[in-house]
Amino acid sequence: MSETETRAAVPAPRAEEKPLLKVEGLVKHFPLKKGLLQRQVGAVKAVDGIDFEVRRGETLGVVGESGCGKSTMGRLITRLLEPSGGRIEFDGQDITHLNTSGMRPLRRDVQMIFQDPYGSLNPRHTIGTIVSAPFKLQGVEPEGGVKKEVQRLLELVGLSPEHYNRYPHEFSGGQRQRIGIARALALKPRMVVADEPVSALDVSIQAQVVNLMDDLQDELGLTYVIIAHDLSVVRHVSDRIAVMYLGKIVELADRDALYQSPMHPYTKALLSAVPIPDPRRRGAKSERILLKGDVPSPISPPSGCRFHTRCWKATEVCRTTEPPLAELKPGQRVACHHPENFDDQQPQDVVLLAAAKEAGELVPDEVLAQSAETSAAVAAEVEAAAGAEAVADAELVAGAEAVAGAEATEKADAPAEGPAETEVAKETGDK
Ligand SMILES: Nc1ncnc2c1ncn2[C@@H]1O[C@H](COP(=O)(O)OP(=O)(O)OP(=O)(O)O)[C@@H](O)[C@H]1O
Repeated sequence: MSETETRAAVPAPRAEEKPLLKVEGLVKHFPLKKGLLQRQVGAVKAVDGIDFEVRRGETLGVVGESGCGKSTMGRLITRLLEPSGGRIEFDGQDITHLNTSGMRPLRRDVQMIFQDPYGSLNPRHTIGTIVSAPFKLQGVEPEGGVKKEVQRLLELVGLSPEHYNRYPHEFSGGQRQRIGIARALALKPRMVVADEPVSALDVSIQAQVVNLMDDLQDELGLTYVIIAHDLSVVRHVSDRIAVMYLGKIVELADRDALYQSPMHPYTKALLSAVPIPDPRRRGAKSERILLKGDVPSPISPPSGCRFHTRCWKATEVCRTTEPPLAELKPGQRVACHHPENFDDQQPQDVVLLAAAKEAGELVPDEVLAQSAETSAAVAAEVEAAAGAEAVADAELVAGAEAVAGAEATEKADAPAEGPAETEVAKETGDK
């Protein structure tokens, strides 16, 4: 299907209620400075042009591997960080560059729950002091007084009001996260951004905290943005899920659509990494895709589609042209030239890149042969190779034709990895 045809297939936007949060072209580049004069020598492109909306009362899950910019995105939309570009609108108001006083009312409406329940609570303060801090900061006097309200909040999150005078060290990780939640809810926010809220907790406790957040959402009509590094946590609570890769959103879809028919190969790889309790999808267990290597450095992300250096479907167009985040199915947006479960967007471009050849080796033959979910491009390769069991071979053969040239360009193109990241951390000392 041509690009024009693809666009034509996209239905007109539905006339829905205005979103609570609207993000357009959001960018955060952390400058990379060197030497005595601290000259800027580059930038960490942590968030590099993302668009999404958060609807009222929904939970938007944001997933992606470590370093892909999720936390930075969370801190941008809560305006704990100043964006380098783009626009953030909260309830119709442009909050992109609001100053401290302009932000004051927003601080009540938007709260954040942090990952580390140990580090985020001041060990020298009592629980009462911690949970009542937002009232003091905002100069708010709740009905019945601060102490009574804090005790109500403690009860709301499943703790005892008697915990008021205790200290954080007297609590378990799960209880501390409940305290963090109570603090976040103190000012009756409308939106809560939770950055890996349960990943520091034991698995048995994770479910309790997730359920608590779910119950509180129903009770208080909250809107959530929940950030997680894999899909196992967000799958149970999200209405929609945004998948991030190297500072970009690569897929954004309703939860069920994303689980049942992921369209971006990266989403598929993330999904294949989580155990599947759903018996209907148990057969899909064999589709385990192991992504090779780490996420490339956000200082010099790969050209074209940023995922092309790790994608088993990558062709020349992926290296040269960045795919737009297009709504290929109603409510499902994906940035991929060769999406899964949909018509290939660049069917003429079939010669695999060298990187794809390597990644392809990790996908078992029988998966490609049996799976009705593989893309039209791979299916064409299968037919050409005359035999389902030869799928991987066919890929290798097709790839081999172009390997000599492509490999050379690939390598020249490959971004600096690991060490560059370490350098950034040292440079900024901020993470
Ligand atoms: N203050 C900063 N200065 C410089 N670089 C930063 C800063 N904060 C984040 N980064 C870099 O931006 C990139 C994205 O980081 P971010 O924490 O947003 O990713 P993440 O997906 O949330 O990862 P994690 O799950 O590990 O926190 C990383 O390369 C990180 O090193």
